[in-house]
Amino acid sequence: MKITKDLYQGSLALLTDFYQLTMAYAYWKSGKAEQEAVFNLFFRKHPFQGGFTIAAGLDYVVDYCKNFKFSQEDLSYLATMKGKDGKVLFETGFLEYLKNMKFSCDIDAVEEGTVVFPNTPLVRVKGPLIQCQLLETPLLNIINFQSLIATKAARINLAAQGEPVLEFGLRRAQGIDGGLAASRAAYIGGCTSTSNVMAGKLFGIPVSGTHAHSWIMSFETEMEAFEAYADAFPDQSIFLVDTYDTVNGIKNAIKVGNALRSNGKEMVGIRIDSGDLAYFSNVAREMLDEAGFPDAKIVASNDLDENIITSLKGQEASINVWGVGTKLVTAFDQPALGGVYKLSAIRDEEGRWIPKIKLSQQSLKINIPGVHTVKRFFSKGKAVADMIYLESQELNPQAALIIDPNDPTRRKRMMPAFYQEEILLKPIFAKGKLIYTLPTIAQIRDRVQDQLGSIDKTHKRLVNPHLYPIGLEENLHQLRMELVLKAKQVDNGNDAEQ
Ligand SMILES: Nc1ncnc2c1ncn2[C@@H]1O[C@H](COP(=O)(O)OP(=O)(O)OP(=O)(O)O)[C@@H](O)[C@H]1O
Ligand SMILES: O=P(O)(O)OC[C@H]1O[C@H](OP(=O)(O)OP(=O)(O)O)[C@H](O)[C@@H]1O
Ligand SMILES: O=C(O)c1cccnc1
Repeated sequence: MKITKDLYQGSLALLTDFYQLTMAYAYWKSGKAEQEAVFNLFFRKHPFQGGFTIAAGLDYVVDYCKNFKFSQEDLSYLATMKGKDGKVLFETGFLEYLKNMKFSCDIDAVEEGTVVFPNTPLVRVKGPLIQCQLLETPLLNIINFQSLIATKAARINLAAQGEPVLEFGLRRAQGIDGGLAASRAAYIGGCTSTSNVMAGKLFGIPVSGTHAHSWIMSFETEMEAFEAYADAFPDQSIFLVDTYDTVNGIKNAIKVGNALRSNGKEMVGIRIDSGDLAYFSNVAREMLDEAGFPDAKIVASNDLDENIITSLKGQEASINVWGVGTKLVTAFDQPALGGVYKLSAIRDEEGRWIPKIKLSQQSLKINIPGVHTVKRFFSKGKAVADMIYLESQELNPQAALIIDPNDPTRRKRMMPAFYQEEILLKPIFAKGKLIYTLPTIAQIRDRVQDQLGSIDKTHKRLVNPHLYPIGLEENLHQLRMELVLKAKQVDNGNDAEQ
């Protein structure tokens, strides 16, 4: 495998779970491939025990769907697959069907950078059952990871209280695309720049960095190393001061800073990468101020995350720039967002939508049936609640009642006259045609900040946040309850017969 040349071979159609393909074959074989269905992508719990999630990855989803096509190489590979009996697994008629398959779904999705809450659809796919099914794994792969990292980045940036956060994660990221997607999502979530040069090139993210201990160690003395760096980058020098002795390193940085100044240049600052970051940043601040460098930045790095940054802020550390790698790009304390993709309705032969329910021992896991969408209510510009409702439902214009899907005793009456509303699911594809203008990455990043500004600060608290109200419109709640009870009766009946 030559990763530089052979990795994707121009097609991602096989980047899926095997069972999607066996189901696709069986849908085709049983004549159900073209039956219309609706699937929803949602998650059940915020990551990091937080109070909000940032939706990210839609740009990748759009690209994936636009290019949703099995290549000749993909089909040739599928043709070699054998069943337990040693016979070919997929008939040639099916491979021919895949070859001619054209993406034709409707996709509605929340825009990238939107603040989202549990159980509300982030992406809704409506179209031929076989296509909806085949999209499950790639859509989850894309949205789960980028939303997770964008959320982590937003938390880290909230902790940094507006100070720049530089993303340094590539070396510890989850592989090659993990690293690229993480840099993209980290920037969306609020980071100022990435150290990942390829992400800079591919996504138009600002790239920045300092230098490593190896630079210092390659010289006889730290002083020589600083001087040589200043010579190479007289306008962009940030000196890493902790290779040998941090206080001495700060003294050397000041000396080189003075030399730069005598040439009409200014050092940008220093970086501290070990030891007590509160203590050394305060020592550095005092020394830099005394030496006449009050504007020199103090960059800190070393296994930082939102909790350590919050602690350092509490200790009044004099850090103005935060370099964050491993714990950001790996979402260290929660390495996956548990997004799921569930069938919620299927069209019968008469063209009626039949809502579908999946029972679970855990009521938390019972899905929301029907062709539904989600509306956000705002009061004085602040988001106050999200309502999931059946798209075909006539809503009571006076007052809509929303009911928590996990606890029906939690209810809230929305008086639309007093609120502004926004339907969060936006049309992205109609019958396979892209009808949405993709925003730039900078617009998505700005959107995250606007969105975070639209929710109450109690939901943004990093620890024990206040729960944002989301609920099912009462008719949808009713439908769900009826379907659950009906499905349970069927189950009981079956049990009784056994
Ligand atoms: N004042 C502080 N308050 C809270 N956490 C801190 C403080 N100073 C440093 N830390 C964090 O404590 C951890 C220290 O880790 P570690 O013991 O590996 O660092 P170190 O030994 O100083 O440096 P290294 O081993 O990387 O050279 C890091 O996660 C760092 O961000
Ligand atoms: O700590 P992170 O948040 O991942 O940030 C990136 C780290 O990468 C570099 O360290 P390096 O790879 O040289 O290893 P180190 O941890 O031993 O310093 C840098 O000096 C940071 O400490
Ligand atoms: O530019 C830096 O300082 C940097 C880049 C990657 C990892 N650690 C630090």
